[in-house]
Amino acid sequence: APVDEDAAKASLRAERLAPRDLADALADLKAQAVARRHPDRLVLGADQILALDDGTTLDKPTSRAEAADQLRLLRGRTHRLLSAAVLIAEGRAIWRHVEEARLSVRAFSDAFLEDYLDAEWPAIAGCVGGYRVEGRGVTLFERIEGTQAAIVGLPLLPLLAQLRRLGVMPS
Ligand SMILES: Nc1nc2c(ncn2[C@H]2C[C@H](O)[C@@H](COP(=O)(O)OP(=O)(O)OP(=O)(O)O)O2)c(=O)[nH]1
Repeated sequence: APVDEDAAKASLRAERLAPRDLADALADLKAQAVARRHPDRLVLGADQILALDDGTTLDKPTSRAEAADQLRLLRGRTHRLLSAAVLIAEGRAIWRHVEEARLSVRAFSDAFLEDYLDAEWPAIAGCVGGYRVEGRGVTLFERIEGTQAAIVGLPLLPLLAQLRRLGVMPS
């Protein structure tokens, strides 16, 4: 989507939006930008926000060092992943949904973290929080509540139900 997401995030964060509202607003922003170019199409926008228990949010790590910092910040704590999706038809948002996953990170050792990053960087560069739960990332956690789809970035089951209601997918 042709949007400056960093600038949008900065201004939305300045409004002190709750993480789930931030994810929804960014998903909407991206979907609207694409829908303006394709007014006759059904457009799906998505975004995910990682929020810590104190409200701090993270972005995707841009270096191994940043991934290490993020994982040390998450260590021994529970954080939330808010995955938002917005559907737009004829310029109007016709459906939106935010799904939450809660992930409790183990108090892993520094040696574990270095071995993990030796194996997983840079593959985790596209993952906020520095993990791929579908791969070795699962070894970071002691408890996970929520669907794998919501962790990987989409409220997939509610979206599929909506696409069936719209007749876009077979029931
Ligand atoms: N494959 C995988 N991806 C993950 C996992 N945890 C988070 N992610 C990905 C899903 C999202 O694409 C991304 C969330 O960070 P961002 O909000 O910056 O990326 P997003 O794709 O939402 O939008 P953007 O790339 O900024 O347009 O991290 C995971 O465990 N596995």
